[in-house]
Amino acid sequence: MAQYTIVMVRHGESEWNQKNLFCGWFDAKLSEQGQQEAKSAGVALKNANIKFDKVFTSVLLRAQMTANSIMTELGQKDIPVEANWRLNERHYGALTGLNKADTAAKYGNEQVAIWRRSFDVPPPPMEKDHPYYDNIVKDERYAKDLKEEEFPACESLKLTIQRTLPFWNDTIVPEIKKGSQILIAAHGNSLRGIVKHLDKMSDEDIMGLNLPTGIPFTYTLDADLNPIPGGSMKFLGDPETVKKAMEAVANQGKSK
Ligand SMILES: O=C(O)[C@@H](COP(=O)(O)O)OP(=O)(O)O
Repeated sequence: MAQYTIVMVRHGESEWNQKNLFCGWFDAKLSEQGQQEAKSAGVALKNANIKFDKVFTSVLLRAQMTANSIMTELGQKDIPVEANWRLNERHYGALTGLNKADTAAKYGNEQVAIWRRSFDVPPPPMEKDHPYYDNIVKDERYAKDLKEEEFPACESLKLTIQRTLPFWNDTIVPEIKKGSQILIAAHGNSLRGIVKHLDKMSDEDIMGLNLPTGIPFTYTLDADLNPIPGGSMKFLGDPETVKKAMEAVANQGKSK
């Protein structure tokens, strides 16, 4: 029976992750540490003898830089890369550009935890006078897919999944079933959506999952794309390092 191993990776630390700012659809670049993490992700994949036929990524630079760095390490700079807005990070609405710890100090840790991790409570919407509204909505890279009125103003994880899953089902799944070895280089929350779908996690259980930056993980799936026993989320990294990195992500939304 057919079995498929796919690899996913959240991009390396971005300049806005480093400053602890809500980023969403703002196009922050990788920080120096993030570039190093992306390189290490490539080395880990090389050491695991993994090669790819196709890469899926978002429209955002931090995910694309990570994919490029991995392909460079693997000596596979020429493989096809498909970038789609449906793999973008969730849209953080009015919170975009705010410091996460400062926002927690102002509104409380609990409110920020709801905005960051609840399944279906979106953050407040980004209005037209938001400092980053034009920067996002007037970005030419969206011109062929989204009219101004079609841009999200904010997204919960539920809404993020609603626009990510059609791309998973219509584009990524057929590629996997063709037998292509695929990499998805994307974001904390677009990947949490795919993981929730694959593992059939409840709305409550997904709240506790925080993905670390720059550490690839594999899923081994059966012919129906269900994880085989023991085939869910295996990080290519030392378990203690992964645990600490996940805790650090969870703590980003707590007041100092
Ligand atoms: O938008 C952001 O700030 C982070 C995720 O933030 P949290 O949901 O973890 O606060 O997205 P990413 O760095 O993966 O693109």
